[in-house]
Amino acid sequence: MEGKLATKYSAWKKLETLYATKKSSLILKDLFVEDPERFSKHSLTFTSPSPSVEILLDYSKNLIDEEVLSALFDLAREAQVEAFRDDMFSGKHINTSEGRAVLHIALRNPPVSEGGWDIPEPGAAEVHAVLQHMKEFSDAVRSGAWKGYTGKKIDTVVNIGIGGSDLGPVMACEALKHYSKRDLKSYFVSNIDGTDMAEVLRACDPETTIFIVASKTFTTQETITNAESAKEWFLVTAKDQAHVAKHFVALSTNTAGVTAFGIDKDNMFQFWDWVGGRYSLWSAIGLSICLSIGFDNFSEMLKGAHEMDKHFTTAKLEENLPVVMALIGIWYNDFYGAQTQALLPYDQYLKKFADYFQQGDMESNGKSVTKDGSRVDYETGPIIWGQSGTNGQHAFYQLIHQGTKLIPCDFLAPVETLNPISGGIHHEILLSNFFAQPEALAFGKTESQVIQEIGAQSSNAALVKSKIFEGNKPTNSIFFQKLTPGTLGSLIALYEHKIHVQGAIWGINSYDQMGVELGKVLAKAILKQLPDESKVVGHDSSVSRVAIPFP
Ligand SMILES: O=P(O)(O)OC[C@H]1O[C@H](O)[C@@H](O)[C@@H](O)[C@@H]1O
Repeated sequence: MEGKLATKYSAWKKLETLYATKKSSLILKDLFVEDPERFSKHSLTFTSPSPSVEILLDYSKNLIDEEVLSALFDLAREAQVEAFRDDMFSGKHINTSEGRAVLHIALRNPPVSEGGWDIPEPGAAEVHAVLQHMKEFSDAVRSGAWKGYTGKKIDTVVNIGIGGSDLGPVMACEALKHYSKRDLKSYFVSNIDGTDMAEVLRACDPETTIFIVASKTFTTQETITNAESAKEWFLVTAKDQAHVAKHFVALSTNTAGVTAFGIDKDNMFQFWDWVGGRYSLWSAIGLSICLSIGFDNFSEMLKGAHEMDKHFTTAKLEENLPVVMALIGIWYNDFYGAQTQALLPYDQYLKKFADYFQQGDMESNGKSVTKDGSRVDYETGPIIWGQSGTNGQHAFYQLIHQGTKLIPCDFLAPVETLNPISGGIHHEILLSNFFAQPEALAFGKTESQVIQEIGAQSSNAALVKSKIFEGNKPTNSIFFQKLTPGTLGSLIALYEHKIHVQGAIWGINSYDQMGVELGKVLAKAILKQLPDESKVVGHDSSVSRVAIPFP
């Protein structure tokens, strides 16, 4: 129910009781012995024939039994997760604080004539026209038909954007590098730190570089400043303002802002206010992805996401991958008190996946009031972090295995590698680690196993203790056939919908981001004062003093 405190649901109370009474008996080692069918009961498969996608979600290594699961599904029903999902898909303005629809799903929706949903929101009908514009532009640049101001073909693309106008393209271009046009280099500049832009410009030739200025609002200080600097750098060589048209394009909802910047309306790719920044890689914001992998591959990514949308809207709760992942996440977040959630892809191409969902999840569900303004009396969004395997194993896994914190982990891996070098041995080793880690986390190593292993040294009691792995650490394993554009689309949509379901149960607005505003306003006020130290006034004593560090 919209805005209701989750603690008011009777299923929530039941879950509190289950946690209190069952915690000590939810031991993975025992649960697997007691039920030889545990894997088949607690795994789900998502398949799509076109594009071809197969994703297996193995959630058997979680601290759950049938009773806990059933209470979690009751919670989803009581919170009317299905109705809230349908509200999103039908264009209801579920982003209540901003009075907006939430329709990133419309960006990957095929035309109604091809079985797509009929979405009445203004702009939804233009989605395919913008996609066509993206196709024409990316085809022209990739084929060399689009020439720079001196007649040379383009060999470098620089995306200038931040947050949702950067992280999605960065992640997807990295994830789909295998499908990229290798002689078209992609760079991303996001940070206001001039180093970011300066280092990228060192690698660029003004005659052969295109700058994509990506900003939903076209008011973001970092992006506009970076774009102005790029234009200044370009004009040092190009001289004539008229040449800007061949080298700068904009992705935005703000036509007036774009034209004021000096970018022609014809070089603008439109999207709409019902596309949240962190859900915008499906929109014109994906232009850099499109340029890198080509429009057909970009379309496959959209189709893969649409297939997951269909699954989310049609599969019953118990068989619905995003719903299951969301509920299990709530079990740890709100009952076990887990603060974080690690995303651990055993696929180098997915090395930015956790960074991407740091914004996706934390900006969406990092809220502490419900939609009707009540302060929540439970935990909301988890802290998302992680990096690609096996690198993480040599960095932070120690803490996951033997530290004091409970860290639920999602392991992701492809069955097939795109790079079967050295006879496939790398992939075998990678996968052996992908399987070994959840096993080690779940079942650990007992004291008697340690004693047996270290023999004579076992008289050293402290050494024995230090080598014990308590186990019972929960994981999901997500195994997909191969990292294709379609599979990436499905995986991203899977996590998007997980976030949606959790936000619905917590009663919060997952689609605004008021928490990013205050710092921006204060920075602008300080910026005005900074050039003159005597004007740095009206702040706390540390800001006033530190703002002039070297008098
Ligand atoms: O695309 P824009 O408008 O430049 O916004 C960039 C980012 O700004 C803020 O940090 C937030 O609003 C993010 O959600 C957004 O992605």
